[in-house]
Amino acid sequence: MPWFNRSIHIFTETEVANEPRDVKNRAFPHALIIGARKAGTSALQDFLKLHPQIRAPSHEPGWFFIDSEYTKGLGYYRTRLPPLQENQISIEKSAEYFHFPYVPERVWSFNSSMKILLIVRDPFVRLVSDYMFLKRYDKAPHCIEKKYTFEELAYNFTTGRVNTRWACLKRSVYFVWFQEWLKFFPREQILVVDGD
Ligand SMILES: Nc1ncnc2c1ncn2[C@@H]1O[C@H](COP(=O)(O)OS(=O)(=O)O)[C@@H](OP(=O)(O)O)[C@H]1O
Repeated sequence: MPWFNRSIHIFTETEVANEPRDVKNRAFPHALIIGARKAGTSALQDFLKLHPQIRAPSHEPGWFFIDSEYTKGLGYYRTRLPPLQENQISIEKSAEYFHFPYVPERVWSFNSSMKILLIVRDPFVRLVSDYMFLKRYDKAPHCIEKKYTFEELAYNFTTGRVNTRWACLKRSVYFVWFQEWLKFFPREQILVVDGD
């Protein structure tokens, strides 16, 4: 994948174990909700947080395993996580993780025992949700979804076929991204939740 920076240092489990805990006892996550984007990841996290032994940040802690946050380091990540009591575990949800092919290796290197949760939804319904979100998302004023209709983006009028190059649509082709996670995590370590 040429579009990401391979020279970024990948944190190992030893480094993670040696990262000093702060006084508020913030612990790194034991489980990650990795996506799929617009498939119900927030609802899944909210349901899990109802359990008294599960803590999660109130907001996505900046997508730690994505380049821009990852380079800020482990200490930074810890400050974004909630404090834990003895009998609690923490989960983190970042709906984008699933769609970044370099993230599985970083997560595995960080904690090879990490429990992975993936929620999926009817791929077409997810795609429409993704499109509608980007259409009205203020922070991406130049995204193509603002400019074109759904049909113009989803359909290749030259070939008469579905436009498989549209990033939004690609995010609904779950098996492509899932294969990347299976390169690092055994299938039994990934819980796939039906979001429909
Ligand atoms: N149980 C439950 N409660 C609330 N919302 C639910 C639930 N199940 C699915 N959804 C739908 O999930 C869509 C948002 O998905 P995400 O939370 O993954 O979005 S995000 O990627 O984190 O932005 C969003 O979809 P759209 O309304 O179609 O946009 C939610 O309606």
